[in-house]
Amino acid sequence: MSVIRPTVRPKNTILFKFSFGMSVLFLVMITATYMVVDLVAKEYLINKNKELIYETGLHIVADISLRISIAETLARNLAAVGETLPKDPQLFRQVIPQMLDMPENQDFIVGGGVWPEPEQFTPGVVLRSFFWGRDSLGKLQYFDQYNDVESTGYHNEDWYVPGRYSKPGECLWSKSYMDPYTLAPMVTCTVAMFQQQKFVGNATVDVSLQQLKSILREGSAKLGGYAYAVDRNNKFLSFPDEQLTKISNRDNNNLTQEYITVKQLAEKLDLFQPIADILTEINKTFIQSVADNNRLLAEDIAEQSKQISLLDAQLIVANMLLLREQKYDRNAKTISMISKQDFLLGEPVNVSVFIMPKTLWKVIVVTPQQVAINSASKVANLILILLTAIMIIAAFFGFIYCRRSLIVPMYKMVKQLQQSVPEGEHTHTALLDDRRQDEFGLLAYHFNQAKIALDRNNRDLTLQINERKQAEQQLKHLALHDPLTGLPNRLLFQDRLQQAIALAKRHGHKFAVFFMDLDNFKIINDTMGHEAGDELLRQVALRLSETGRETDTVARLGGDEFAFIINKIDSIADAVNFALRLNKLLKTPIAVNGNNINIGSSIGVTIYPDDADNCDELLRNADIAMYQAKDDGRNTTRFFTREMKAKLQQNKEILTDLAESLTQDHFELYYQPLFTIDHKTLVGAEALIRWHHPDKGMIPPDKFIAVAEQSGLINELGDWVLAQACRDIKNFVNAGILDIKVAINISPVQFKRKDFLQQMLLILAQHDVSANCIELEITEGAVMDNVDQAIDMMQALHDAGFQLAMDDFGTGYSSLSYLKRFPIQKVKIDRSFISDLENDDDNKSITTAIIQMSHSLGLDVLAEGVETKAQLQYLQGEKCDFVQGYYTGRPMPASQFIETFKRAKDTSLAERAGMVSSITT
Ligand SMILES: Nc1nc2c(ncn2[C@@H]2O[C@@H]3COP(=O)(O)O[C@H]4[C@@H](O)[C@H](n5cnc6c(=O)[nH]c(N)nc65)O[C@@H]4COP(=O)(O)O[C@H]3[C@H]2O)c(=O)[nH]1
Repeated sequence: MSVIRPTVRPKNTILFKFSFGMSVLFLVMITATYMVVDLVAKEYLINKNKELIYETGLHIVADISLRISIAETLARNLAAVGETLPKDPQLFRQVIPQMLDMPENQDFIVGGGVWPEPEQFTPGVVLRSFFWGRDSLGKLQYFDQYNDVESTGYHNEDWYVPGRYSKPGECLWSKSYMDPYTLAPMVTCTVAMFQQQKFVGNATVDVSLQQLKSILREGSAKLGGYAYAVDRNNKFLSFPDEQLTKISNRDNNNLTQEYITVKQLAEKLDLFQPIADILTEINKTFIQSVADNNRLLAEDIAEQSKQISLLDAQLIVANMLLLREQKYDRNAKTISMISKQDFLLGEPVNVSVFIMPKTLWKVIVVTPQQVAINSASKVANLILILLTAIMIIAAFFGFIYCRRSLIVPMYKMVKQLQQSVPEGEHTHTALLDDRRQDEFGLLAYHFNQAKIALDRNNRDLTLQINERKQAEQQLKHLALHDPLTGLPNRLLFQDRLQQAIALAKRHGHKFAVFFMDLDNFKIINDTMGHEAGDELLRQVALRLSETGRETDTVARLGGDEFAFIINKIDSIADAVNFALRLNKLLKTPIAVNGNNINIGSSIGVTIYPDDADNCDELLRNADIAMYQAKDDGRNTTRFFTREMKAKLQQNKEILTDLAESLTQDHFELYYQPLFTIDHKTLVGAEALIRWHHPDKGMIPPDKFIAVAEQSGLINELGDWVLAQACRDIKNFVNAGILDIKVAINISPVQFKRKDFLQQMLLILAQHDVSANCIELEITEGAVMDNVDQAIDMMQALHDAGFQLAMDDFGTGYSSLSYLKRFPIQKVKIDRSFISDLENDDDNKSITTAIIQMSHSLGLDVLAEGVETKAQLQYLQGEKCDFVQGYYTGRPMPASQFIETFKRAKDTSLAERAGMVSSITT
């Protein structure tokens, strides 16, 4: 069986599925990663950015606070100097500048000094301050202008007045202002001086805001935005675009610039309003925290300095209280908001406000939102790219690994299987290399085990199948062959016949069908036993099968019937030759159980297409021809002729007429007298049937008995004969013909009837005739089929009162052993032995032998067909008991028989014989 090796379609391969799965997994992972990074990481990064803003803001605040602390410390030190140093101006002028002039702080400590209360330093002198400020070169210069009698002095300055209300060590920070000398923005830290708990003036330190701007710029630069600061009053301390946040003042012909408040900027720029609102709100919160009793303090402060508004004063008080109560958070407070559009950057921004605890300054850090998002996106994209790269690399190595560890071993297995399993072969060995120490090794091991087990099963199965096939073949053989001889049986023969017809039709040739029946097989079978019969049949079959050609068919159709198909004969002569061969073949004796048996055969032959062109007809024709051979004396061959068929047809017609005649009473019984051998005493009469055919006239029994037997009509005919014989016997008796037995011919068909005896007795009873009046003539053929059964039947008949005679003795088996067993009383020698008795020594010998043999068995002997005196004399000489024949009396109608023999009582037998011979049938 050739099997097309299956191939795996590319899309069905594990490699494809794995790759596809990996790709899907890869896409899912990328998408998941993207979502995670976008949603979580981005959020995280934005928060981180906020933290960065916060830290940056704190850093700025811390940076500023450091400087503020330095300034505050310096201011406290100055206050301490003012409180403690002897009031020697020279001393003050030496110490103070030295304290202020610290090189590391000179960039932001731009001035400072001590400012006593009126007459506190020098009695009678109101204005007595010691103040140094840096010139354009950064050098500290002493400024005495505040002490000019014509000047407004310093005691009402906004940076001075709150000091009066502060406590020792407290540092108050002024709002921003423009230094009239340097024209730079600055703020002042004021620490009050006390002596014996009495306020005696302030010490101040001026801090330049110039540096604040750079601190804020540097601090915010890395965030991509900007930062600025406002003082306690929300007045700008710095701003990247100073043009926006400064106003110019003309003071003493000097053009000075000053920062504006957030409120003022918001008035100019709507976009700034939200930030201004927040800052204003913060201050409001501070102001609201000032208790009512302290509001008076604020009013006092506001009253004392025209530069301080009530609002300023309230904030100053709030600041003071926060410092005192230490309510403030040491760290900067933070407020964050988002502005949809920043007026400077022109895009959405995060605004973070840091409130400096000591000064209530606010540092505002503005960062573009996009920067945070961009940086988050950048990081997210980076993560994404990295992860993608990792996944691609992982997928690549996964693919390589999968290929190496799964696909390659798998294909190796497939290759091993392809190479090691030749189609249709069972190797009973392992197919796969199972030395691998992994699952493939395990799989290969179990596959091999399963394969070996499968092979074993296959082998068993193959054996079983072969056995079954053999059994099937045997069955088929049995179905189509004769078990005894091994020859084809009727079924196969018919099949072969069909084939022969088809072949002959196609090629236009002739063939012959032979039908052979062994002669006298039954006798051999019965006398020698069935086993011998079987052996004989086997031997015959063997001989027959060696006769024909290979293309010919010899079959046993049943019993002792054989048939041949002789394929392709060129002429009838071929068939004749074959028939001769067959006859010759069986002429050689066959050895069975040490006996050499001569068996003849009757053969019928028919030719295709001359005689028939179909299976049934051919067989029937051969059968007819065979019967013809049998009829013609057996051990001969007959070719089918149309006449045979016509005869058959005739027989059919006879049969039809017979049936009709039975109803029409067209039959009659003739009686032939039977005498003692001395021809003196009438001992019986043989009833011989006659058919008066309405059209054909008288038909002798030879013409219709056989047909009646073949059809089974003989039973009815036999019943009629007995019934008629009974009627005639009564007439015989009535006519005074007593003490004779009427002999009736019993056909083998009748004899084999199971109810034969009952039927006979019934008819006798119906006619009130005793069985003693009847002699039944039975032929050897009737009893030889089943001798034992026949003997039983004969015994029963004899017991019932019938006399039994063996008819036609000598023509059939003529076996002494049988005669001995048969419960018969008489043997009738067939007339064929009598007819030429005078001239034929053989017949003489046979006749003598039969007479002697029968006598030795205690049987009477009757000779049939005695036609001459010589024959009678011979028989008399041989002590034959009875005689029947034309010489002693021909068959005659019953009426004539009565007529003849009623008178015969008085006449001699010799006279009667002469009278009888004149009456012919
Ligand atoms: N040539 C010649 N023939 C003689 C002579 N003497 C007698 N025959 C004839 O020989 C036959 C004797 O009868 P079968 O051998 O039983 O032979 C009988 C018998 O076997 C059968 N048969 C006749 N009647 C019946 C019947 O009622 N039932 C049955 N089953 N068979 C019958 O038909 C056969 C022929 O009967 P038939 O034609 O009546 O022929 C008779 C008879 O006419 C003779 O000297 N010379």
